[in-house]
Amino acid sequence: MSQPHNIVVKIGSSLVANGERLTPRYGFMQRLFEDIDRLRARGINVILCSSGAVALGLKTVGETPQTAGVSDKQAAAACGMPLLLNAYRHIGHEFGFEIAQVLLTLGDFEHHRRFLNTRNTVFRLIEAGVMPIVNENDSITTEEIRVGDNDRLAAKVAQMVDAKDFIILTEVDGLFDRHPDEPGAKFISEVTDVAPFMEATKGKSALGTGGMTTKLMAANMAQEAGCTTYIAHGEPDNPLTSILDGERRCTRFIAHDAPTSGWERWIANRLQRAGSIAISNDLADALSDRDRSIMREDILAIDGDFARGDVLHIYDGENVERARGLTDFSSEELRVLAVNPHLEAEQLLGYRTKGEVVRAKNLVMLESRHLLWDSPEGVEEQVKAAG
Ligand SMILES: Nc1ncnc2c1ncn2[C@@H]1O[C@H](COP(=O)(O)OP(=O)(O)O)[C@@H](O)[C@H]1O
Ligand SMILES: N[C@@H](CCC(=O)OP(=O)(O)O)C(=O)O
Repeated sequence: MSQPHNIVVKIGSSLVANGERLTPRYGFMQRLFEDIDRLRARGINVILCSSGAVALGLKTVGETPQTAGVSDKQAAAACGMPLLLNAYRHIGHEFGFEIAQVLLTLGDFEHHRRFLNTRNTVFRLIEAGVMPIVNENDSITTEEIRVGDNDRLAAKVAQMVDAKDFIILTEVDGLFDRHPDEPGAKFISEVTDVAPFMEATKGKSALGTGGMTTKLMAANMAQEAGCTTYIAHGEPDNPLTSILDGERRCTRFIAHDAPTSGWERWIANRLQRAGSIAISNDLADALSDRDRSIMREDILAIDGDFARGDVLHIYDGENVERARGLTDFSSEELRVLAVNPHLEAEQLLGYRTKGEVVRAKNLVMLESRHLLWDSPEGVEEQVKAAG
């Protein structure tokens, strides 16, 4: 059986909400759904990730984008979410299909079991011909447990459903080599490696959250998952098919080849760092042969409070991130093992273990075009002290 063709479409707030009146932009939604209907007729499953709940709910709580604080936005999201979904539902009915709401938070992506559970729900909706509309559950999320922007949230959904294409619709034509309002800004039509452009992405629109920075991070995650990503303006007619059919200007991010397994993609693409360890450069080089686990005696530094089963960011002796992997020990256990190198692990922890911190099958080496995370100060200091 051939692979289903899934695409994830992310819609920015300024497309669904009028910037001054903070009311729904029905005309845009209509044009979008007309085009989604075209894609559905081609046998393509669309998963929508729509922002706009906060913007549409601000008036109800007596706030504006300029005055609203965190709790105002959380309350606004609760007011705006039904307005947004109701608008989509009515328009969906005009085209003869149903929509469903899927509200997620960070843990639904970062914990593997919850990730798989969410995936099953999304697949079941698609099977029933219902279009999932995903958003973050802003009303209940605090800083520590939120993704914080729908660009990366949508990229995780793209990875989750093995999307072939990921389209980010916004209020600019795509990526420029500097802020588009700056004189001489040059349009970038194709990107393989996002890293050189990260510096050129400061600023965002009045209703936007993450600006171009989170869009590039999102594009990189999707590229890593073997998914072609597009950033484009949302206003033109046929906003989606015109991109997929190559008929208009947009920035295309080429999918990296040889997509890894779902398990490896889940390990490699993180929204939050649970913890970090450092190992020697020699070991980091040797890990590439895929059979080598990281043992307790290999650890040069430990940072963060993490639990068994969390994904660690793994740095070499020069503080360059080289790999990510699932830990078999909590940070507390690992620190006990580290300060008592001459005692058996069983004696220290009370259970039998081979002392494998990250097993080879739970380890993913990162390529240089993967967006690497800077090493936390805690790791740098410990490596410096050790060396
Ligand atoms: N290098 C860049 N290229 C394009 N846009 C950029 C760049 N740097 C910053 N931006 C800003 O990013 C904005 C889009 O992000 P954002 O406001 O978050 O939109 P959305 O609400 O659609 O997510 C653009 O309006 C633009 O002002
Ligand atoms: N979850 C929020 C949107 C967060 C967000 O990323 O906004 P945007 O940058 O406009 O895509 C909402 O529904 O208002």
